[in-house]
Amino acid sequence: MSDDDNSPISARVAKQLFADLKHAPALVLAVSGGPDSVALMWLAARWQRSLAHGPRLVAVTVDHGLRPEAAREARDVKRLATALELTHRTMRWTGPKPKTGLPAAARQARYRLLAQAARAAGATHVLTAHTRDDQAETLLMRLLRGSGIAGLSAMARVTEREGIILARPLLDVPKSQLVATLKRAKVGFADDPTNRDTAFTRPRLRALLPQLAAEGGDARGLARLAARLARANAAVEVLTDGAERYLRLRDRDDAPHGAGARSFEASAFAALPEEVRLRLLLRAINALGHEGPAELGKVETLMVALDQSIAGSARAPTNGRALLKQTLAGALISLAGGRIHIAPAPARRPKAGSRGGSSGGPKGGS
Ligand SMILES: Nc1ncnc2c1ncn2[C@@H]1O[C@H](COP(=O)(O)OP(=O)(O)OP(=O)(O)O)[C@@H](O)[C@H]1O
Repeated sequence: MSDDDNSPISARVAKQLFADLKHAPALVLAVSGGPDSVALMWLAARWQRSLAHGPRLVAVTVDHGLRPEAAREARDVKRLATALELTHRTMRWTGPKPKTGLPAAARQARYRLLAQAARAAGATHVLTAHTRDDQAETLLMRLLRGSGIAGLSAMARVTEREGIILARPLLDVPKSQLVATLKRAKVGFADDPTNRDTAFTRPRLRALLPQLAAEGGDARGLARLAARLARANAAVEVLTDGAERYLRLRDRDDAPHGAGARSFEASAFAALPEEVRLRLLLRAINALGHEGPAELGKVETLMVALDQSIAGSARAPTNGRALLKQTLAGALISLAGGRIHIAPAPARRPKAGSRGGSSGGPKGGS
């Protein structure tokens, strides 16, 4: 990547950015109409024209039904897509809109609709136009929330969602280069005022970035930190894989390993590093629970309770009695007979008439 952050992206550099995608049958380009994604569409179209047998490109715009201008912006994207000889499709979010957590709900709906469009088009990938600046903002947001290493790794270049690969080919590219690319190509784009709406966290943090850059913490440095943490995170994931295998091997054949449950020998589990223990619990709870991903802080609290109970059981015999039994994110975690068991939690009882329902904080521990 050029060190000049205001230079347009050359065809040669674009070829490198999209190199991994050239054998895909079709690609969906997620194009909102803003500068980043319009540049993605323009760059991808130029790249595809340079290939003898490149992937089919389908530009998709999601109209969230939240701003009156959105329909016109989608039509503008369609016009440009047509001029670039690309297919274009507008997907509409028609579901009910929540009063709180609107950006998260809109994002979830958007990815669902993009995956749907990809399946319909026979595309293996959805490409978004996340830039280095977006990466820096994501890191900052998560830093302020106190995320762990996994969260601070920010956005991955490639992830999978609902069987579709989500790729971010512009993740190392500064936004200023995309704007310069469009300027050189004389291509216009939409301005979304929500991006500056300080009612939302991300625009407030975005406004802080120039001050941080003046102190030496620019987007390049923040994105580099995210990449370094992603590297560390990948290493810890490999250690966790190893720990999972080690616990399974110790169990040989005599451990209760139903398909719908996981169980670890408590003393072997307790001897593992804290970060690995935490990830083992997170993996099991997320795989078996039915209430979405568990919050890191809650799993940390659970682990403290487990550690205390395991230490307690080593001091006094328990006669197979459950030392801990608690639900988290729709999973039931218990400690009994020297083993930690994780299984799907039983369905919640209706509120009326239910005493001491099954969800929430620690239930036992004594
Ligand atoms: N309405 C939309 N239609 C199609 N693609 C979109 C739309 N909005 C965003 N995108 C895609 O997602 C990318 C990121 O957009 P933006 O930064 O606004 O998302 P976000 O709300 O911060 O969520 P996230 O970063 O998690 O995707 C855009 O560059 C574009 O590729």
